[in-house]
Amino acid sequence: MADMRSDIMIQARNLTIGYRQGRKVKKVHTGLSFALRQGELTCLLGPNGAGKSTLLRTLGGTQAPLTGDIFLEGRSFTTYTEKEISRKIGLVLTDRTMAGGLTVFDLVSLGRHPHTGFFGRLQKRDEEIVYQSLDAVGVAFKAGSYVAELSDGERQKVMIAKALAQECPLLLLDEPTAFLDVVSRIEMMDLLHELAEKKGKTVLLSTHDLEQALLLGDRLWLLSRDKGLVCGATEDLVFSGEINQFFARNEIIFDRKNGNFRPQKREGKKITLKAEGELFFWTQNALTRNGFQLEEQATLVLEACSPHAFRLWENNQIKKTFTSFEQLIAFVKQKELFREREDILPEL
Ligand SMILES: Nc1ncnc2c1ncn2[C@@H]1O[C@H](COP(=O)(O)OP(=O)(O)OP(=O)(O)O)[C@@H](O)[C@H]1O
Repeated sequence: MADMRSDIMIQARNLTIGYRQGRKVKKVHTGLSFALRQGELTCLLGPNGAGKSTLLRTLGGTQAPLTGDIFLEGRSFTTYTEKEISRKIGLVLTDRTMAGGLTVFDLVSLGRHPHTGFFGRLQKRDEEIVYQSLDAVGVAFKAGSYVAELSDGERQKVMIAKALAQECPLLLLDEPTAFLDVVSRIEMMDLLHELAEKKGKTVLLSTHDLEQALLLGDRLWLLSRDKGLVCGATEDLVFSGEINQFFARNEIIFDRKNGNFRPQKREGKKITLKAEGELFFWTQNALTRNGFQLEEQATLVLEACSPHAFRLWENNQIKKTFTSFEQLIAFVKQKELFREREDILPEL
């Protein structure tokens, strides 16, 4: 039975998703249970082939589940008409659009059809919404261009604008930031989070961008072939160790303090780093990249006072000073010397 909690937008219990190929059935996942709440941005993460697109298409109603039912606002999916679904769910998939011959404005206008009817004329209000949607994703200046003439990133933004113009309470997006440049990626995630937070929309998107997901995802869904679906509030998954287990490989570890992954160098020269805040972060970055391992009480101590003042101590004596990261890195790059003569520092 569906959970009747009013803030649950979409819910499934014991869902099997996959493909029917003639008589054969290819199950991608079985026993999936989850709920998406209103006003939250959920990020779906998982390796290639994990089943993210399959799950999004199933939730979007373009692919039927193999078994199990989905409840949309407490009502079984199977009782909805196509038109009703198009008013509830804005679905943005990664498939290349076939709409190359349409202008951007016309394509985004299609997003209004659930409200106007397919042959329905756009009213002034609809046109405003189309422009607002284009503006929200930063491509209003392309309104008159043909879709075929857009760059990959511009086309992606336009497809998202179409879903925004649809004005649905639930947005499902398959890798919406895949083609976007760094700044656009952050802007897009921020926009989607704002839609959830300020307009109460429910947003589920798949992404390979863990950094953005950790920053802006209220909830993470970790999907893998062997473990199925693990759901939780982002920070809970960080502290439970799920994030680490999910992504970590032998030589890659999740650095909980900084929220990122880094290669783990096991046999590095040990060094104690004395620094504060961002200086600590970036000095650590330079040291670990160059094969050092940070330790509390090493004989070698690097004191970072500013990005222009570093002191390297050994046995309580200053051995070397540096006035830039470049100098520091040039020195520590001689790690072969460090290794061969464990007790002696190289002279520059
Ligand atoms: N049309 C299809 N028919 C049969 N199997 C398919 C079809 N589409 C995808 N699959 C299979 O379903 C599995 C999950 O694919 P899916 O595209 O959902 O993964 P994904 O997590 O979105 O991957 P990616 O990160 O690479 O986009 C894969 O094994 C894939 O081969």
